[in-house]
Amino acid sequence: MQTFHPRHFAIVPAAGSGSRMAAETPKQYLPLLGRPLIHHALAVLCAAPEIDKVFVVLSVGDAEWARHDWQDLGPKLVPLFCGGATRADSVLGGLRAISGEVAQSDWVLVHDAARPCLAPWHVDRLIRELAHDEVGGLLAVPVADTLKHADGHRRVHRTVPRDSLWQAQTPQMFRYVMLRRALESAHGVTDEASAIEAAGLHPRLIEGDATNLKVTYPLDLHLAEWILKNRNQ
Ligand SMILES: Nc1ccn([C@@H]2O[C@H](COP(=O)(O)OP(=O)(O)OP(=O)(O)O)[C@@H](O)[C@H]2O)c(=O)n1
Ligand SMILES: C[C@](O)(CO)[C@H](O)COP(=O)(O)O
Repeated sequence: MQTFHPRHFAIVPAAGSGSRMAAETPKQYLPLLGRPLIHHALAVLCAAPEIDKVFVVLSVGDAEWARHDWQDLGPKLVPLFCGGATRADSVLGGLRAISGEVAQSDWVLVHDAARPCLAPWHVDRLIRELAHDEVGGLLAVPVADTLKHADGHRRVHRTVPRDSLWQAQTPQMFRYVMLRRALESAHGVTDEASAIEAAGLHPRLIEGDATNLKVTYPLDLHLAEWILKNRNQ
């Protein structure tokens, strides 16, 4: 009997404006250790032996991509100029654009361009632990701080029990057809897992670590630089 092995593809949404970063350039292109920020995660995804291709979703009018040299990342890297108004729109645009290249049951790993400290072991672990999962899942870390729910006057309304609470990271890995259908039906979701949840399914949480941070505010850029510098020593 012939066995069928699903392939793995990465989609990297990179069509955001980085409004909270308040820089002149969208944060995915800000310099980080001599490279555009997005280059770091793309390098890890392109080097992952399990991943066949890495699709970067850019905004339709992106003029910055062409100003940089991506050749060192090799032939797996494919830019798609089909970003949308929200992160979910950008991911869905990417999924639609690659429909001719992927099988319905292939895995898609969606990773934020804004998470430059992705490490090879994050990708390995996610792919290995989800290989036989029926739904798929995401990297995440258990919440470490005590959580407060605020009232309208920024006073503590109550303390939220943190047991069972996790912070979602990326990559988030689901089968192509399941993810596309879920995103086509979901509204207002901020990650892929939420779309899958809205479809009544339960993504698996794969424990990552805090180094895989999302660069959102200016301080995060310094933290990312520190992490990458110290990791490579
Ligand atoms: N319309 C959008 C919005 C966001 N993203 C991408 O989604 C990832 C996570 O989003 P976030 O950190 O919120 O990025 P921005 O939307 O750029 O930032 P901000 O919310 O501060 O404007 C980023 O890689 C961003 O480029 C996208 O592809 N398309
Ligand atoms: C997908 C995500 O990285 C999970 O933490 C995050 O939600 C994306 O950032 P956004 O600010 O919600 O767009």
